[in-house]
Amino acid sequence: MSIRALDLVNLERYPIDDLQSDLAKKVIENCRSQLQKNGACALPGFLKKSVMDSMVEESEKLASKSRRSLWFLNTYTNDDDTSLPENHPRRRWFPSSLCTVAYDQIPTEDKIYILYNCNALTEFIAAALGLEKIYRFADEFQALNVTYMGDGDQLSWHYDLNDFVVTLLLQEPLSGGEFEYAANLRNKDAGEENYDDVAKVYNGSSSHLQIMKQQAGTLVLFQGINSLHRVRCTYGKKKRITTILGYHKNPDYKATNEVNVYLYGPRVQKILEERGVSFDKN
Ligand SMILES: O=C(O)CCC(=O)C(=O)O
Ligand SMILES: [Fe+2]
Repeated sequence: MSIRALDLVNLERYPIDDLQSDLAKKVIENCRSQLQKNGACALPGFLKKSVMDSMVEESEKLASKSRRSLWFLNTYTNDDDTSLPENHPRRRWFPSSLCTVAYDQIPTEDKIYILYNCNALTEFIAAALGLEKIYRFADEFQALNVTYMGDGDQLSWHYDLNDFVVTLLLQEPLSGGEFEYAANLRNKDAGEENYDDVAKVYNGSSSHLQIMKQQAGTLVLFQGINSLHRVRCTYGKKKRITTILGYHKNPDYKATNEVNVYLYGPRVQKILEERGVSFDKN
């Protein structure tokens, strides 16, 4: 039996198929005000409870195809600036590790694939973000990713490059793996980096820090350009499984080949080389 995207969503709570309904208007209004205040908005119970088990099962099946990444980065993902004092927040390095499955590896019959490709969901997310129109990424690898964080994995402090990120948590770990953030800690456009508070975030003393409560099935909209955030260390045998749904204001958004090889590794490099793309081997 083929499944429809709308069968996966808790429409009684989130009527994404009827954005003109009073409840949908209320939900959208609430998202916008949370985003304005916090740069973040969580929609708990977005997925129907009855579909969670099989979505987790599908994502666990996919995990064997995932690629493990290990990074040692600073918050600003740039090179070490030795002109700054050694203890400057730009010169603090943190490890990150997780496993990722790219969009081209996700079977079209998997529920997460079907959900991502649902126009009603795209329209709802645009409305919740207060945007006229958004599009699913045109990037064949980045559009939809499943990430797995097992015992000892974490995603260190960073700002996002995209205007917004949309995630859907499929499975909570036994312990840890919390999404922690400091809303609007900087103003990138104004060049105000607020390094004093960044240093406080690093040592856990910032009053801006919040932990987002997220149960499996929660959809999260997050504006991470100015809000410093991380996923705290995950513990235990049960993995934190999240999907990242890519949307953009531009209908043609694609990452460069180099970025995709950096993110997804030799498998993607081989695919691109077979199409005639060449990469500098220096
Ligand atoms: O896994 C998450 O909850 C958030 C991931 C994140 O911060 C990102 O993909 O930029
Ligand atoms: Fe992020």
